Amino acid sequence: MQPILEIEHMSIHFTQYAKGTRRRELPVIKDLSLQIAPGQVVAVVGASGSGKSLLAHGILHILPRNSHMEGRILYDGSELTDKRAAKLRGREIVLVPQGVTYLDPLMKVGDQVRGEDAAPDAAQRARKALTRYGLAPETEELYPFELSGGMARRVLIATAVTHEPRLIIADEPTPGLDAKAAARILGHFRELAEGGAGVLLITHDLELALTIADQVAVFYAGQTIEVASAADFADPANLRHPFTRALWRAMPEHGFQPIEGAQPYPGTLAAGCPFAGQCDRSTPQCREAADLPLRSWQGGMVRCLNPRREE
Ligand SMILES: Nc1ncnc2c1ncn2[C@@H]1O[C@H](COP(=O)(O)OP(=O)(O)OP(=O)(O)O)[C@@H](O)[C@H]1O
Ligand code: NI
Repeated sequence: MQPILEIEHMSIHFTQYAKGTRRRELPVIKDLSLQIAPGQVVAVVGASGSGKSLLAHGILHILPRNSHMEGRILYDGSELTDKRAAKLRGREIVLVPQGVTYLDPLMKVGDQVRGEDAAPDAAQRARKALTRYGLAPETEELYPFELSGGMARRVLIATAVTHEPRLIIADEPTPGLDAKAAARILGHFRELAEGGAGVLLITHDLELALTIADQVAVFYAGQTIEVASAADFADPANLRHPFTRALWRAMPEHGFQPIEGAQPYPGTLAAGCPFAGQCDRSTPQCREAADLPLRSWQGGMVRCLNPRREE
């Protein structure tokens, strides 16, 4: 089947000016490839600062001005250019943004959810979307400052899904919601996928991701280090990268073992595998290896010199 979204070797860097005129390039995403088929939920899981939101903004072509993106993004088989992204954004391709500050503070909720939709049934559809997420019709008359955090989040999701999108990019869609509301929203993303949409679910929460994802792309320091099927997480022996196994062990149901050390900040990235400093399997070669490729390995993908099943 034709993927709805294909990302090939995406890299994103920021240009920063330090002390007067000294310029430096800060690489934040490196060689990222990812595919989503219609009907599929792909989760991107990674720690804070690993580049998840930038990936979302890169796909939508809404990156900040001081950034630069390389690589290719194909939507429905043809290149997603700036112009095409601008046309599809908010319609076929929607973002559920991470921050509720994306709501227009001067616009009533009803108008935000309707957007530029001029169809005769636009108001009715907006109301239906709000009701679906447990918001009363009166909410339409409120301004964003009158909403609680959880309500604002529901408004963002309602806004995104009112127009029958074909690709949904949800960036940490559930914080501030109780478990029941979060499950309902994820269930709805699943339904949209059953209806043929592609869903990219961005989250730091592996447990949450596994409740609806078909595939999980694990992010570390701006790179995909593993692509696994959700089913692989049933047994850590199926997982390919030491970081993915560490994430598995950090899940509450698997003993909550903390991952020692920290992910390197993009500005301090040295040569070698970025995870080498925290890896229980790293060798001197790992610290020197430059630009490890993401390669196929036992039914998934991995970026590691020494991927191995646990004995
Ligand atoms: N405008 C910017 N200028 C410079 N660096 C930036 C900018 N925006 C993000 N970064 C850097 O890019 C990296 C990735 O940021 P990003 O927001 O994508 O992380 P994330 O994975 O979404 O994190 P979180 O889980 O906290 O939302 C971070 O190290 C961040 O400091
Ligand atoms: Ni983010």
